[in-house]
Amino acid sequence: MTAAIIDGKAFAANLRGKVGELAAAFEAKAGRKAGLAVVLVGEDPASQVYVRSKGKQTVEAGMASFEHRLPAETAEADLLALVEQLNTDPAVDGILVQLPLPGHMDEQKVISAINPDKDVDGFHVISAGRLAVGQPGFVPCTPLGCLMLLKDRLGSLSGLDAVVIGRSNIVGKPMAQLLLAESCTVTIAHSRTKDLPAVVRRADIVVAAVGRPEMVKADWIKPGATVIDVGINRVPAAEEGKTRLVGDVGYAGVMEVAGAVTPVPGGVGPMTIAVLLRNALVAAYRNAGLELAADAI
Ligand SMILES: Nc1nc2c(c(=O)[nH]1)N[C@@H](CN(C=O)c1ccc(C(=O)N[C@@H](CCC(=O)O)C(=O)O)cc1)CN2
Repeated sequence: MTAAIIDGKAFAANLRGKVGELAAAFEAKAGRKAGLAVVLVGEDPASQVYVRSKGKQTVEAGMASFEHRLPAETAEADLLALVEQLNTDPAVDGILVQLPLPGHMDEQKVISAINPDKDVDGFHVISAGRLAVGQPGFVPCTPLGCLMLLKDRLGSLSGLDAVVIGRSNIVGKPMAQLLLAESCTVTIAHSRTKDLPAVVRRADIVVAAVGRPEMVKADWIKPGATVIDVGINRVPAAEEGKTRLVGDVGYAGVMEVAGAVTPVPGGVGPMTIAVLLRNALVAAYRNAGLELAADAI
């Protein structure tokens, strides 16, 4: 059996289209564009690419993009002052500080400085708490994107066994909370999990978010399972001096066993920015006191 390929790139394009329609409706009602501010500190090459894409896609969706680029040696206090300025700017509905931050900065302190009503990354401890208890708030973009792909593929997830490999605050933990809220039986596996292959083999849904190239093997997968690969690992390519992207899942082998798999690139990655735009739009409606139907997007 060859698994179906879950086309995250196409799903993300469709989601961005819906955001665009609702952004136009927002502008007509509010008399201003929904606004997203993105802050980049330093020159990390991958972060520069992501931030550029975020700005471009924000504008393409009909929203206002406010980009702030600060040098790597910026003092933490200056970054906190910028966040505070964005917190009080009525044109800014969502604030995102691109991670990772330079080593001299305390990421948690910076995230905590963002007004939770503008926390479109969903990384603030208040957003995490709201997700944990099922209150409306912002959910981190990558796990929410994974959930959208899963629901599109499987419909109801109720009663399914889900294994999330990885326990980070930005993917593993929120992913587990989202799956629990869909009534899955959820296991969070990690580097200390005993007999990881046996744990993963029980799963109807596998979400791999460990950052280890091609760690999940074909014989770990229950036949027909749905496999979501969050990993984005750059490894040496066959051609001297070149690199290629691989996920946390051994794609070719897993394709022979699973029911459906997200590719890397073109799976979860594009969903991250599409969901960010979705969150920014939801923030705009909330901040303007405008109604947005729960199932609108
Ligand atoms: N503040 C945040 N920082 C970071 C986040 C985040 O959600 N918020 N996530 C990642 C990086 N990221 C967005 O910021 C991101 C990662 C990957 C992609 C993507 O589209 N990937 C492509 C491949 C791109 C490539 O060729 O390198 C894919 O998988 O198809 C988009 C956004 C860390 N920081």
